[in-house]
Amino acid sequence: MVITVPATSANLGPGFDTLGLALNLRNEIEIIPSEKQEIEIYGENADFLKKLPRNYFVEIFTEHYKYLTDKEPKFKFKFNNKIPLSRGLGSSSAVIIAAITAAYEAAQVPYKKDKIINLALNYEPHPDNITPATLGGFCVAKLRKNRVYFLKKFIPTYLRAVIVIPNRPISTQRSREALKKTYPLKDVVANISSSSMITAAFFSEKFDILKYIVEDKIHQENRMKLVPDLFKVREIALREGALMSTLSGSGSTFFNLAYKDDAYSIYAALKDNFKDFNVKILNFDNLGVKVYN
Ligand SMILES: Nc1ncnc2c1ncn2[C@@H]1O[C@H](COP(=O)(O)OP(=O)(O)OP(=O)(O)O)[C@@H](O)[C@H]1O
Ligand SMILES: N[C@@H](CCO)C(=O)O
Repeated sequence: MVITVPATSANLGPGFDTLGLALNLRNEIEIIPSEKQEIEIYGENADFLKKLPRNYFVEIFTEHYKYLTDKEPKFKFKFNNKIPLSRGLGSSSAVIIAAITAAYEAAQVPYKKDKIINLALNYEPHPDNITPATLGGFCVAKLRKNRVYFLKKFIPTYLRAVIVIPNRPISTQRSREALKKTYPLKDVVANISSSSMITAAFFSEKFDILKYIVEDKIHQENRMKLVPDLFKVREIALREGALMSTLSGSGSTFFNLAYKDDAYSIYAALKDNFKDFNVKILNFDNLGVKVYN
């Protein structure tokens, strides 16, 4: 069995813990029945992951597989990771969603994707990465009484993501702990109106308005100070025609939304100005976690 799961860009600026979308940059996990458990890891951060005392995917997979079958799992796991860790591209969410999905598939227990999302809450208490990682597309998700309510919209193929991945990690957990506990009413209203407009723009496919309305008063500026070059990334991307330019999740990646025809000039300007950052043009993903038997 092979499971693949997309990277995700959460928050989209003002949509803190609420808005997120999926990118066509996937981790792939092959799971083969085997008397002896084996783990092979290739791709992004492979050396770091191999040295960890436990593998997060195998840990979550085992927990759910044993619950569903009352048996010890006997599998070989082969990871081919394309999503970098601690760069705000939803690496840990991708692992959580893929591991729970794989456990249900291996146990041959029927499931719906919303069950996977709600089970994932036990590992990640905000729904803005786990929802698009499961469903794909642009997602708006609300957590209420420990249940996720969500809506998904297909992202049109005439859009592209131009992402800038600095060579500096930002831990989601640590950067969340650094956020202010209270905000002035005017800042709260700025975020509500901005994230509502982003949601409406994606659902109505009226993307031009994004150039004028995206602002965040809750988390971005503080997090961007950890990688000051990001202020210049945003300035250059918007100058070159990006529709919106926001921190991806908790960072350090910056997410730029563009029309397909504008993507290359934005990419070239960013590549030219940030030679030691990884700049990529990506399609969007509209499928989420996928299983191939
Ligand atoms: N592909 C993976 N395979 C195994 N374990 C992983 C993988 N990605 C993440 N993890 C585990 O999750 C931990 C947290 O990962 P990471 O720092 O990427 O999470 P994050 O900061 O929540 O997310 P993001 O990647 O969006 O910044 C890692 O230290 C590792 O233990
Ligand atoms: N909403 C989360 C997203 C993390 O990818 C945060 O900003 O901490």
